[in-house]
Amino acid sequence: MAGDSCTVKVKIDHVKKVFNVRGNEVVALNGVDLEIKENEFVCVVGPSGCGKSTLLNIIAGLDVPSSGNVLLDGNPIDGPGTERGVVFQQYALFPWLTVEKNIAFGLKLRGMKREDVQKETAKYLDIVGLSSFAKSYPKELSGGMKQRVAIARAYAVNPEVLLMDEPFGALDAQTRTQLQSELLQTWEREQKTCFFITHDVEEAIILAQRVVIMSARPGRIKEIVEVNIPYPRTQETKMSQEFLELKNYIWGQVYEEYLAVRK
Ligand SMILES: Nc1ncnc2c1ncn2[C@@H]1O[C@H](COP(=O)(O)OP(=O)(O)OP(=O)(O)O)[C@@H](O)[C@H]1O
Repeated sequence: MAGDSCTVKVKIDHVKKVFNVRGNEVVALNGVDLEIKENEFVCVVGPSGCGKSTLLNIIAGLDVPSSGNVLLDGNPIDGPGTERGVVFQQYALFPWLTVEKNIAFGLKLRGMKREDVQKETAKYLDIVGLSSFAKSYPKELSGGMKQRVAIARAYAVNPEVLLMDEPFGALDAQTRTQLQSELLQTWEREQKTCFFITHDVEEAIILAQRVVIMSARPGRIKEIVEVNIPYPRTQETKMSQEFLELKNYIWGQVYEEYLAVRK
């Protein structure tokens, strides 16, 4: 099954990140160590401002650590790369391009042949259930549909690592549940390493093999909780004793950090 590999895909080694904000130092991350295995699904939870997005941006190569290293397949990350796909909460689609052209964009950049671009675009439109909206523009879509396009676009370039920053945060509960299950199906089928940030503890447990709990700023890893609930996980999974116990435990840990921020 996906995520059972022992190979380390992403190694985060003593990462510290300090921002300079109008002459003041803000330590966003301090001493973060984490190994993410190949094809593993890891979710990250923690109070607002604990450095989750900063960590994701560093793995994406959109930001650099002040000290420490992040390695991908043993090599230092020195910028964005096609082996990493990023999905943000705000869909970040090109408003002037149709749905199919948004998905095709990255494929064309890679120099893929026209027929292959069309084939791959059609395949991912189908996976996210938007084939009949291929010619629509983003402004004509609902939030959930836009996020489906963003996911299809990230998948289409076939990245080895998917970095997702609260991708379903702005969606209604039903669409969120639907997209979670589509994401899990695609993850099981296509074998990718997933690093997924969420504020929703239920979402973290339904998706992840391990949930990383971060402490209040300066962000550190407070605890890593294994989720040994077999896949496929469904709505019924959320009623199981194991799920509820994990939910209570993780929620309590995050709440403790939330209180620490407010002190
Ligand atoms: N570009 C930046 N310049 C200055 N400070 C920044 C920058 N990006 C993040 N920070 C600061 O770093 C800290 C961590 O921010 P980050 O966005 O990583 O947290 P987060 O855990 O993702 O928060 P949230 O859950 O609210 O999205 C915050 O104090 C934030 O103000």
